Amino acid sequence: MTYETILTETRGAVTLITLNRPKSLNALNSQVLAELTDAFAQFEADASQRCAVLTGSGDKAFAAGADIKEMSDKPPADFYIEDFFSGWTADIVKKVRKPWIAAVNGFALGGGCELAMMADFILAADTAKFGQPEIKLGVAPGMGGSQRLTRAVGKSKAMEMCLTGRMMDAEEAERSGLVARIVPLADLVEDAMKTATTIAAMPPLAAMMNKEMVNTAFETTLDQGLIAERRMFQVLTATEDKAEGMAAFVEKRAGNWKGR
Ligand SMILES: CCCCCCCCCCCCC/C=C/C(=O)SCCNC(=O)CCNC(=O)[C@H](O)C(C)(C)COP(=O)(O)OP(=O)(O)OC[C@H]1O[C@@H](n2cnc3c(N)ncnc32)[C@H](O)[C@@H]1OP(=O)(O)O
Repeated sequence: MTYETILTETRGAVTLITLNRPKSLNALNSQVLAELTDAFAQFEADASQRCAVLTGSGDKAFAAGADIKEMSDKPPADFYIEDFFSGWTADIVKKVRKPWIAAVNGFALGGGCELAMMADFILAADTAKFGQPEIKLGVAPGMGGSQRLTRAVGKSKAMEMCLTGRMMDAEEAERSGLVARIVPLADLVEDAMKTATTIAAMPPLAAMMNKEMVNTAFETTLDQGLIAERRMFQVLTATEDKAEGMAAFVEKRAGNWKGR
């Protein structure tokens, strides 16, 4: 599939998706949303693909936010009538059950930070900068920024960032728990692809369920999460991959996963 605003390629069981609007620092417009949604749907439907990486073209930006020029022209009522931005959560966060990584190669601002936070985890270039500067435009995050950032880094830091519009660099982002690891920019995509390849080699059912469980912790109470986790573990013990995984350990060999 060829797109205009994103690039896609597969390397073994890993899909690499690159936001590709370098002239506007990979700003997210309606076309990006449509093409990204389609690319993730293709990834989800392709049984040969087990993990994905999303990054930005160029060395300056992952995505510098929603496309301000497109937003400034849009009739206000249309945002509500069309329930604008709902597609991001419905089509990307909820429908993509396989693991995917955001490799943040530069500015991740506004919708760009929100998109990165939809990933299962973030690997940040040492040059990356994160922020929710929407207040400076007279608006606010609209794609989960105030919710996911607060859960990731805590109320005080999230509140300061949303109210001042300031950015935080990769060091602060890692220190605050927003990103899993910092990688030199030059090595970012290769590190992300290597990490994704490791995940792609894991039992696929267990990978999806581990993803679901960590997300459950992000979205519910401890008590409900512990029950859900216990049930998920019990379900996994009935799978062929559990039998294969434990046999492979005992026989000192690699597992041959069936995904069942
Ligand atoms: C109708 C909406 C359609 C959207 C559909 C999908 C939307 C998905 C996301 C929805 C999220 C919901 C709510 C979120 C809202 C936002 O994200 S609001 C935007 C938040 N981001 C910002 O405020 C950052 C804006 N950019 C900057 O502050 C600076 O560009 C920079 C990142 C600090 C870099 O500065 P500098 O190095 O000086 O480069 P510039 O010259 O400023 O930029 C280079 C060119 O890129 C263009 N550009 C940069 N950011 C955007 C942007 N967000 N939208 C559109 N274009 C952008 C910039 O205009 C330059 O282009 P030219 O002027 O043509 O050279």
